[in-house]
Amino acid sequence: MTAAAGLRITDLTVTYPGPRAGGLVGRRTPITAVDAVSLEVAPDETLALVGESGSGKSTIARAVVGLVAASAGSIDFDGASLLNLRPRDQWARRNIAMIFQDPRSALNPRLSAAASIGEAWEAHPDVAPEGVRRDQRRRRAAVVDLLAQVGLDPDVAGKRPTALSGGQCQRVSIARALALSPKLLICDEAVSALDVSVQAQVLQLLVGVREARSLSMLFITHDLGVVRQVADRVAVMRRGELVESADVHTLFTAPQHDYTQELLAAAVDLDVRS
Ligand SMILES: Nc1ncnc2c1ncn2[C@@H]1O[C@H](COP(=O)(O)OP(=O)(O)OP(=O)(O)O)[C@@H](O)[C@H]1O
Repeated sequence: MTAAAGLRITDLTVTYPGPRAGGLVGRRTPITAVDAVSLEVAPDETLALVGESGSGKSTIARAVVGLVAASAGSIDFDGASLLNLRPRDQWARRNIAMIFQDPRSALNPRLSAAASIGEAWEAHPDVAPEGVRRDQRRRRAAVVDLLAQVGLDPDVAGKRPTALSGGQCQRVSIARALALSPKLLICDEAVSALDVSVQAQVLQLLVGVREARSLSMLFITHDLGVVRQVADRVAVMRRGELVESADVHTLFTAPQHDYTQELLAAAVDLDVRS
């Protein structure tokens, strides 16, 4: 492992245009969603990103995968910058896969599970498993193998999202994310839209997959109970800023920042009430 391995975000700032003040012709008031945030996710490590709604967690994830532009700062993976990539250098991001909150809208409703999983192989033929683009038998075998890794039967391969449950759709999304053998998995509230009974199973799957493949994971959640189960370290966001980061045990037993203490107290209240 080199010092530069894993994900390194330095002084990242992301600004959205914001709404126009005074109708269609008014000036836009920019919203600084992420304000000079620095954090790292080491190889084989899970960092949980927590904080209230609107604190900038998803924006960080979106900046890492290139869905929003950084206004300032840097994002590096294994020592290579992920910012300002030319189209032909987008492959640098293939080491990073993201799993979204709502699996139904993340999957193309017109595509079967097999087609969704195989899409990445068309986009990145250089890293697709041997033969899957030309040999239908190999392609089918690779899809079935990925489905098995996420606990789904082979017959799911031919089904579209509408024929699958929310939990099954999320498992297909995870299989698709694994298709290019990424090194970093970003999970943005990946279990919070699922039925409570299914949440634990999908969480267990993510933890198992992470361990089996020695992946790094950036795990965005508002659920501190989930943090305890998955994370090695925790970073706490508030209003676009990072207020505290620590290993899980330290954060839960000796939170330093007032806001972290409030978050923990609120979570305890919820536990008591439920
Ligand atoms: N596309 C956008 N255009 C303008 N503002 C946005 C956009 N996306 C997010 N924001 C704003 O940026 C801020 C951070 O949002 P973000 O979704 O990153 O927070 P979050 O911590 O992930 O919240 P949540 O847990 O609710 O998803 C919020 O004020 C939000 O309203």
